[in-house]
Amino acid sequence: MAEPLRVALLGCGVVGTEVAQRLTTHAEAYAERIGARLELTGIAVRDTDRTRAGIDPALITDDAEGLVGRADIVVELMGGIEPARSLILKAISHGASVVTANKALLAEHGADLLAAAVQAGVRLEYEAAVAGAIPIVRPVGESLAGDKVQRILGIVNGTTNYVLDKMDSEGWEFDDAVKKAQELGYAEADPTADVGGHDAAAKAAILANLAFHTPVSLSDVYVEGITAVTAADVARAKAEGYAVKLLAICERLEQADGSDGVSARVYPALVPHEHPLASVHGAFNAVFVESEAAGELMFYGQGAGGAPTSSAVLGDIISVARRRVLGGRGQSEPSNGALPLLPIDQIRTRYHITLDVVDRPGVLSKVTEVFASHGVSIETVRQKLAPVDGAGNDGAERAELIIATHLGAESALAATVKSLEKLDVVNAVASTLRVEGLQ
Ligand SMILES: NC(=O)C1=CN([C@@H]2O[C@H](COP(=O)(O)OP(=O)(O)OC[C@H]3O[C@@H](n4cnc5c(N)ncnc54)[C@H](O)[C@@H]3O)[C@@H](O)[C@H]2O)C=CC1
Ligand SMILES: N[C@@H](CC=O)C(=O)O
Ligand code: NA
Repeated sequence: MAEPLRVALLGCGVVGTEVAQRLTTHAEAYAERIGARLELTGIAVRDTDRTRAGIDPALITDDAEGLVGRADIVVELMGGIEPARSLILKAISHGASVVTANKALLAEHGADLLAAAVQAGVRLEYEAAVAGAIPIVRPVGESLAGDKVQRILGIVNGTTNYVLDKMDSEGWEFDDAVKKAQELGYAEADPTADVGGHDAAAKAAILANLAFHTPVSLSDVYVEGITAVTAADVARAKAEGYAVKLLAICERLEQADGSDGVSARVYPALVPHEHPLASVHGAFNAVFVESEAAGELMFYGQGAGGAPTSSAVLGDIISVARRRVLGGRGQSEPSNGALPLLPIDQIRTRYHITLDVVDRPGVLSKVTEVFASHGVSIETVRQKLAPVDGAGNDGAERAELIIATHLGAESALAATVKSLEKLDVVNAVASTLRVEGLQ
């Protein structure tokens, strides 16, 4: 058996607690798998006075810097940008390998951190940063490295999937579902990162980097969250044969000159009930990958929560520990390709537009003229006489039009909605949702 490896844990919250407990309870098994014992030397936290069930109080410290300076492996589970970034850089400069679940940090500073790891000849692993327990970072980054990834459609945020699912299947209110997701340990310290789509956008940036070998950071990702999604949207979608899902989409797109570009984006979308992503319930995540040679692949599992996320973190710890015992090269070079990043208006998608309109002859033709003027082709139009607002309106003078478009340019679709908003016969554009996952 090789010399023990000193492990420093930064953070003892939802995920850190599970990691610390398993490092203790499974110590013998891990030692056999690695060929060296893992010695947990300390756990850095903000509040040292709190008692933590199942954690040896002697390990708790507020001296994160000191801990990092004496470690072979640093496990960063604090979250946030600083001091996580500086501590990871310090660990790397001391020759320690690093494991992190911090997608926000990786999406903003991943390139610098990976370059520092390459320089120092150490590993930086982050399987837990995308879709929690699901092995997806290694499959996309390594297993599919010889293939050509065309598209990734992912439900990569457990909180928002939980919220949308509860609204859909049990009629919960948005705020109640968010609160429950917080209690269950799915949400970020600030849940606006979840509901605003930024957590999913960070994961989209990480996946796009790996899939397209091109640097993509958080600011390159177009983001819409789920805060504008209403119970009426979810109910209407269900009646029309769709589930509303917050999707992270990474796509290789052909540009006008025939060369490839990359789009990374996050928005709530209608997914047809027949698509496998529509059956992903609760805080589960799923990542649907389409590539040239492999075809379609689906990765499914628990995307949030302490225990599931600890599985990915522990796998990374064992992987970097084995590497230290066996020797060998450190981090491989980060993405250095140069596919251009395409703005949202260059993608092609489908819209479902729900209009609250005046119910009188000639309205439909006025509405369809707007679509035609923007070169947008309509697939179906449904009209309901029921009132849109459900607030005592008898429906006599108002109707709801649900218009599904064919595939079209985002720029034309968005311009169509703007024109519809100005049309005198349109009381309101009640909802606009993109449709994804149709063949
Ligand atoms: N909770 C989840 O389901 C998942 C979380 N993650 C990521 O894992 C990381 C940790 O998440 P959670 O465990 O949920 O967070 P948490 O908020 O429950 O725990 C954070 C821990 O870090 C400590 N900490 C924070 N700032 C510190 C500082 N400046 N100095 C010392 N200690 C500090 C806190 O005292 C606490 O022990 C985050 O990057 C998060 O995005 C990733 C996948 C899933
Ligand atoms: N807040 C995140 C946690 C995992 O990454 C989520 O809800 O998915
Ligand atoms: Na993962």
